[in-house]
Amino acid sequence: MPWLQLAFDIPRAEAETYSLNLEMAGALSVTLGDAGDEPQLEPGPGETPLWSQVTLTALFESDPESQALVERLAANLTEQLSALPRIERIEDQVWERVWLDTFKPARFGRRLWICPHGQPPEADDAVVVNLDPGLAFGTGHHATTALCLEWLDGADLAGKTVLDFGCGSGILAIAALKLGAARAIAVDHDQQALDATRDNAAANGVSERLEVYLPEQAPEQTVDCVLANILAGPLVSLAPILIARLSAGGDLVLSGILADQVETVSAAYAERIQLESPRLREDWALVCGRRPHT
Ligand SMILES: C[S@@+](CC[C@H](N)C(=O)[O-])C[C@H]1O[C@@H](n2cnc3c(N)ncnc32)[C@H](O)[C@@H]1O
Repeated sequence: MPWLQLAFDIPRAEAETYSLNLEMAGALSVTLGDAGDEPQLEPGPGETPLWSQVTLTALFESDPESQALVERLAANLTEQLSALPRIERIEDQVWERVWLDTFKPARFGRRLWICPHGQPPEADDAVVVNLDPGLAFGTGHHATTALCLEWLDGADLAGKTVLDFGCGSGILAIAALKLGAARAIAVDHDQQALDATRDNAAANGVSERLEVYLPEQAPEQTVDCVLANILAGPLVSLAPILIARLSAGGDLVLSGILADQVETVSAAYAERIQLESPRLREDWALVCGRRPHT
C-alpha cells in the first residue's frame, strides 16, 4: 500500500510542537533526523546556540482525503517556513522503516559502530553503540559528531573518566563508555537531550556508569577527557569552565567548529592546552589537545 510523505526542515526547538500538530492532524508517524545544515553561527546574547534545523518527516495514508489534507498542510507550512515542504509518494514501504532507511549502521575509525536499534554491523570486533536520537542531535551522521567519534576510536580510554558537554543524544559519552571509559558525565541545557541520553544509555547497558546533568547541576570535578561538540561561540565562552574540568594530562576534544573558526577557538585554549593540528572533515574542524602536567 502506498503512502504520502510530507517532509520539511524546521528549527529543532520547534520540532516537538510541529510533531504533535502533525500527529493530531492525522499523521501515521512523525520522525526526525539531523538536517545536516549550517548551525546558527553567531547566536546573539541570551540566544541558545542550538543546531538550527531538523528534518521532520510525516507519513499519511494515500487515499483522496489524506491527499487533500497533506496538500492543505503543505500550503500552511509554505507560509510559515523559509524552505518549501516536500511531498512524496512512497510505494510499498513499511512506515517504521522510513527513518531507519536514512539511518544505517556506520563505522567511525577502526572498530566503533553507531547503529539503529536492531541493525547490528557485520564485523566481529565491532564496538557498537545502538542509538535512537529521539528529538536530540547526534546520530554520528553529522561531520562534527563523526570527527569526535573517530577521535574516540583512536584514543586509549581504558579506566578513564569523560565529560561530554553538550551531549545531545549522548552519543559521545556512550561511545566513550563502550570503548572502555570507566565513567562519563553528560551535560546539556536541553531537557530532551538529557532524556534521550538516559534512554540511550539504558539501551546500551551503560546507565550505571553515566551521570546526566543540566549544566548548573553538574559536579565540578575534574575528568581525564572533556568532549564538547557545541559551536565556536559557546566553545570560546565556555573555555575557562571546560579547561577547569580537565585533569593535568587530560585530553580536550572540541568540535562544532567551522574550518575558518579554528584560530578563534584555539586562541581561547592555547594558553592552558597543548593543541594539536586540527583534524578536518567537510567544512568542519576538530580542535584537540592535552592539558600539561605543570
Ligand atoms: C551539536 S549538538 C552535539 C550533540 C552530540 N554531543 C554530538 O556530538 O552529536 C550540541 C548540543 O549541545 C547542547 N548545548 C549547546 N550549548 C550548550 C551549553 N551552553 N550548555 C549545555 N549544552 C549546550 C545542545 O542542546 C545540543 O544538544
